[in-house]
Amino acid sequence: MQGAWTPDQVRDAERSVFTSTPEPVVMRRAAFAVAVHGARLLAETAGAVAGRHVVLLVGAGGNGGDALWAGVEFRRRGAGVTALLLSPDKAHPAGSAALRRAGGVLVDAAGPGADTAGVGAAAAGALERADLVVDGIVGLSARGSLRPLAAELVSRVAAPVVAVDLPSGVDPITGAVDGPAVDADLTVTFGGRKPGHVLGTGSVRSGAVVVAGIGVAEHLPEPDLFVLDAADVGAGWPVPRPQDDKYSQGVVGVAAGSATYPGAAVLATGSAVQATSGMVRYAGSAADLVRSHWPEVVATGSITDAGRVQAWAVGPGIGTGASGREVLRHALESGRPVCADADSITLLAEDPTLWDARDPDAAVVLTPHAGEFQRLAGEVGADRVAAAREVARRFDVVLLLKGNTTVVAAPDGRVLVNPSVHAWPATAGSGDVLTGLIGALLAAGIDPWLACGYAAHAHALAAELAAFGPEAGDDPVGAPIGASALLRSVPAAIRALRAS
Ligand SMILES: NC(=O)C1=CN([C@@H]2O[C@H](COP(=O)(O)OP(=O)(O)OC[C@H]3O[C@@H](n4cnc5c(N)ncnc54)[C@H](O)[C@@H]3O)[C@@H](O)[C@H]2O)[C@@H](O)CC1
Ligand SMILES: Nc1ncnc2c1ncn2[C@@H]1O[C@H](COP(=O)(O)OP(=O)(O)O)[C@@H](O)[C@H]1O
Ligand SMILES: [K+]
Repeated sequence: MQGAWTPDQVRDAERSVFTSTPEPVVMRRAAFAVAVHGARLLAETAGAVAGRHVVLLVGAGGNGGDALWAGVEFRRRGAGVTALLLSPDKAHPAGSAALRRAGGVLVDAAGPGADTAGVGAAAAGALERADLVVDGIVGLSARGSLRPLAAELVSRVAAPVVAVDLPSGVDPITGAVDGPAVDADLTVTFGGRKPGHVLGTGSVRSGAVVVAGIGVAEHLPEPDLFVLDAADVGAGWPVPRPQDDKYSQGVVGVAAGSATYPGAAVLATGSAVQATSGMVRYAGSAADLVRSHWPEVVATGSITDAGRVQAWAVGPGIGTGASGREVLRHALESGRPVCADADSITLLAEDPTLWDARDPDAAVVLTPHAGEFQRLAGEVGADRVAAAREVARRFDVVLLLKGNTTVVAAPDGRVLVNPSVHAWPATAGSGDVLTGLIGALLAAGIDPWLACGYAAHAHALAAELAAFGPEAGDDPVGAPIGASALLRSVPAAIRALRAS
């Protein structure tokens, strides 16, 4: 499990470092790492470093300072270096002087000979001839969308890019992109990942993220934002032990589907069947259809005679009327962990007295998409982590917020994010598959916060395998999948996770 730290946490750690190591030394370490990894990228893409042309985009702060010092390192390796200064009077003085001494060319990005977009002739020409661009416009202290000159330069970049710390234009805290932003092949960050690397579009804009040690990591606090590796998920996924039987591995109850939405029952039970190897019970009006698709499911018509379970997954397709309400109430009263999805969330939003049925000792997981979240607690807003964290605290639940990046907040404030690289899971019924996975993991006794993280990870991988697998051909963009195809890929996803 990897941590991610907010800019404030990083700045605090940097201040501690500076008590023993002078700031310029720390900056030189950061710049050296940028140059080492940037040179590797340049050698891969342009065949060599010496004789190639590196362009630095240099902002007014420490991020620009890193870029300038990285430019010095590129000069040492024989590359030509042109630094485009966005604010020439504020460019890092020591870095600027060092680059000049090393034979780099420093130009005012805005002139002379500015074109209609405000870009100087020398800057425009340098960008056209670039073999590699080092993005040092802005890092930890970025605020809002890029200013016009920065935005214009970024939109003209055609060469491979190494971003210093964060791709400029990506919000460091939310990962949101509002306007032009750097699309990095590689981001070299320092001490630890930032939320901007793992959330929203930021995870895609960062490219490959390299965390360089510059002495900061040792001073960072315990993180409260995490990303699971495939290996974490594989290692944590329940596997039957020799002494296990079908009951000891945990029985999950699925209450989903109705005469109007029978598919939700088939998808949610199917995914529970494939997630773990214990036993799946089903309760609801789609029992016959469930049996015909999944004969191993023990299905009954009513939740009141479903039998014993270790966790409930409740909600997809149960409707928001009186019968759905009673199903949810029964699950909440059971004293077992409950994954409440879809109609369950709407029911809780419409009638908060349903919370009274909850056994306070049993975990509740809510899995809203943005619309369901809004019913429950208002607009998600740009800061999805803060929104999920606040609602998890308020309702004392694990809250899984669906979307391209899945955010899982625990009531104690810990947050897991599952960055997604593609959007194929955005298909009707795919949420039902997720509900089944979470329910099965809860029944197996996995910590609810981790269960959500594991399930989101496996779900995204299953969608990827379905969209890019043999059935879909070799198309690099993938092919559309339905939730049934996603469901069929769940066992392969679990196998791949366990192998990693
Ligand atoms: N604090 C330190 O000593 C260290 C900092 N390091 C580097 O320094 C960076 C942080 O430096 P700073 O705190 O000076 O800040 P930044 O360099 O991230 O940004 C500050 C500058 O960017 C401008 N800016 C902010 N938002 C902008 C926008 N939307 N469009 C255009 N310009 C914008 C601001 O006006 C300000 O001049 C880190 O990201 C890292 O790259 C590293 O050298 C490691 C050590
Ligand atoms: N743009 C997207 N990129 C990646 N995953 C997405 C995207 N939009 C939705 N998802 C995922 O797809 C699933 C959709 O769930 P949900 O909205 O409940 O759909 P349904 O109710 O049709 O089953 C969730 O796991 C969600 O995180
Ligand atoms: K940057």
